[in-house]
Amino acid sequence: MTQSKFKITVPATSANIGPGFDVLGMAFSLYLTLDCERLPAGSGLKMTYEGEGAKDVPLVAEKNLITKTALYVLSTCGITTLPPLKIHVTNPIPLGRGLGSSGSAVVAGVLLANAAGELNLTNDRMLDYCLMVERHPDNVAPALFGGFVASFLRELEPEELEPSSIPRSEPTRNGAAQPPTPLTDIGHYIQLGWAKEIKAIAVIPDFEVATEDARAVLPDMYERADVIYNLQRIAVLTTALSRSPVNADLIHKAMSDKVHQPYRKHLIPGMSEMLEKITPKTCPGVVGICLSGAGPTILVLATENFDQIAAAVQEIFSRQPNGGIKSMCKVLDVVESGATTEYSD
Ligand SMILES: Nc1ncnc2c1ncn2[C@@H]1O[C@H](COP(=O)(O)OP(=O)(O)OP(=O)(O)O)[C@@H](O)[C@H]1O
Ligand SMILES: N[C@@H](CCO)C(=O)O
Repeated sequence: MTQSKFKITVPATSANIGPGFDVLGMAFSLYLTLDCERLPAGSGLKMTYEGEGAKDVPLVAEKNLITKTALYVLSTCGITTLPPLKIHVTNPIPLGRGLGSSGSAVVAGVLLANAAGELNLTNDRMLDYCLMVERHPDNVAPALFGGFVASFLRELEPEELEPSSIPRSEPTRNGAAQPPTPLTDIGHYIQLGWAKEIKAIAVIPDFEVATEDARAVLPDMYERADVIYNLQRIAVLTTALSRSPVNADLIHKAMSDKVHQPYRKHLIPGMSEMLEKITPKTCPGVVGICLSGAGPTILVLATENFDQIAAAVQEIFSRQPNGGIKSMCKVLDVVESGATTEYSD
């Protein structure tokens, strides 16, 4: 029986975690929610929105990232419009700050299509759809499945890469016309262990860095030594983060990166100083520090002294040139559960 109300809940995420560029990500106790109610035939879509992005996010089905993702998924199943729905979005995830807002919106869109169109998609199929829209798996895999997750994509053929009919979470720089063919078996992932005493401190400055811009500053080619540097650390880091008692010194060293952070540092004033000065020795409780996703949020993993550690990061933001940078801080848990759809009535 079709149920008239359902609620979609999707966690925020942090991607990369130092050396795991485009590979590692984790889900946080901060949730995008969609309260949905089916409406009588002919009623159309009634969408309301509160929270982060409320002033800017479009509420038109074809323009909003959540609903246009849902429309894309439905279209591949031969359904051309969203069924009549009332959707109330509550979003506490700041946009364009490196906390996976777009990944969570894309996951919400795929779950919305699945529930509204009664598609009965498997988890793996939902991941494929998410990856058609947001091509880096390190946000969407933890948002969908929860926990601390490693993931990779199968290599896509050039003609599969830029179908212009697929909505993208970032504006495409080029785009050839392609039909919205749902590719299969794109994403592969595994949930990793996580030492529960480690929490995440997100220090969120009051400016945005679009992922597209933060990717545009990265080189096309890397030195072998830099690739090895990251591979060595990511292999150690994934296991070190699962072990109790926590080896803060090892994790802190293993969270160093030469693939993305050095190229992005000019986009985030103060980041180099934070990475250098906020260590387990200088700030007891610190386990590791990195740029969250494409930034500008700074992610500190820690076991205690959360307020003092956050204050130390905020202090560095506050004394940047031209009046300093304001920031806010959230102390978050890494959560085991990913996105859910709960039905009622
Ligand atoms: N709840 C939402 N509803 C609609 N659109 C959203 C929502 N959240 C994010 N977006 C879209 O995604 C864009 C931000 O995506 P972007 O990839 O630049 O940042 P991010 O996902 O927050 O950061 P990162 O990928 O580094 O973690 C917003 O400008 C908006 O267009
Ligand atoms: N791995 C991605 C995450 C942002 O979506 C990046 O750092 O560009």
